Amino acid sequence: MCAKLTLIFNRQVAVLRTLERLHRHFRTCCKNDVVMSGKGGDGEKIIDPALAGKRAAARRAVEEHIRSNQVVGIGSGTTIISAVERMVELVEARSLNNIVCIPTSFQARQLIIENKLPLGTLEQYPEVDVALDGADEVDADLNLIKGGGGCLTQEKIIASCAKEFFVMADDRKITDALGTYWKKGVPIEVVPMAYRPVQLKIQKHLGGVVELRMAHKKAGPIVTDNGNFLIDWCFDGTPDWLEVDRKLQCIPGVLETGLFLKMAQKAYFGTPEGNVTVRVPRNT
Ligand SMILES: O=C(CO)[C@H](O)[C@H](O)COP(=O)(O)O
Repeated sequence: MCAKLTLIFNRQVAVLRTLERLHRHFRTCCKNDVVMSGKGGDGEKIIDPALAGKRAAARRAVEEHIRSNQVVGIGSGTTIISAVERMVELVEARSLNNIVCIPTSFQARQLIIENKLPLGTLEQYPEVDVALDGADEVDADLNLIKGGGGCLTQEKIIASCAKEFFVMADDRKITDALGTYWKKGVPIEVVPMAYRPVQLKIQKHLGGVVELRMAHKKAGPIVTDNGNFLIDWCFDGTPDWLEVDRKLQCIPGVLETGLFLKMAQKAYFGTPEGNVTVRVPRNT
């Protein structure tokens, strides 16, 4: 009887240990969904090569540009998560202090709060020292397409208030001409009641195809942090971006475009191996 009980007890202990191991493994995978094949800049294993590149670029941008006593614009998307992670490391190591973070979206705000970084607003700090953000595509003049994550308007406002604006991305996103890599079109935020006429006007005057961006886990369109709709304009050819942006901005109902032209001072591109190249606009 006693031997039988010991056997049952030992089996239960073994099952518990296995469960504990599985739980630990699962937690590590979740925590490090960035940390998967290749190297993330500090020797960790990283599964997704693009995420490894983003992480390396973000860490480098923070190390080169974020200093104590600065007001820092925090972009949106996945790349900024690694930038915030590096900022937290520097704060914990006491190499960075007295910063204020201005979010470009609900997601960025949550990221700042969860990481216990000081949160501020443009109302309190209308002048931003440095803004960091990701991009969907970057050309050789550091013109950007942004807004794949739907946060372009606040991102552009904060970048425009920053003395310096730095972009971080994985190296697939640098191309000679916008639209080569990012095939989903230029995101444009529109006032909901105007989306249909705006869509038709763009197609008529600028060509291409304009789609209303639909939600996946909700019926109907995506609604931005500002309560608006997004349309994505798949354009033809290689337009004169400054002229195109001017025309788009003139259409009543257009709030902002995802064309960030001549705004970035420097861009950091990371490779899956964790190497980073730094670019400045071609004609500077
Ligand atoms: O503009 C954005 C969100 O509106 C993002 O910065 C852009 O989509 C890049 O995202 P990620 O860092 O996830 O690659």
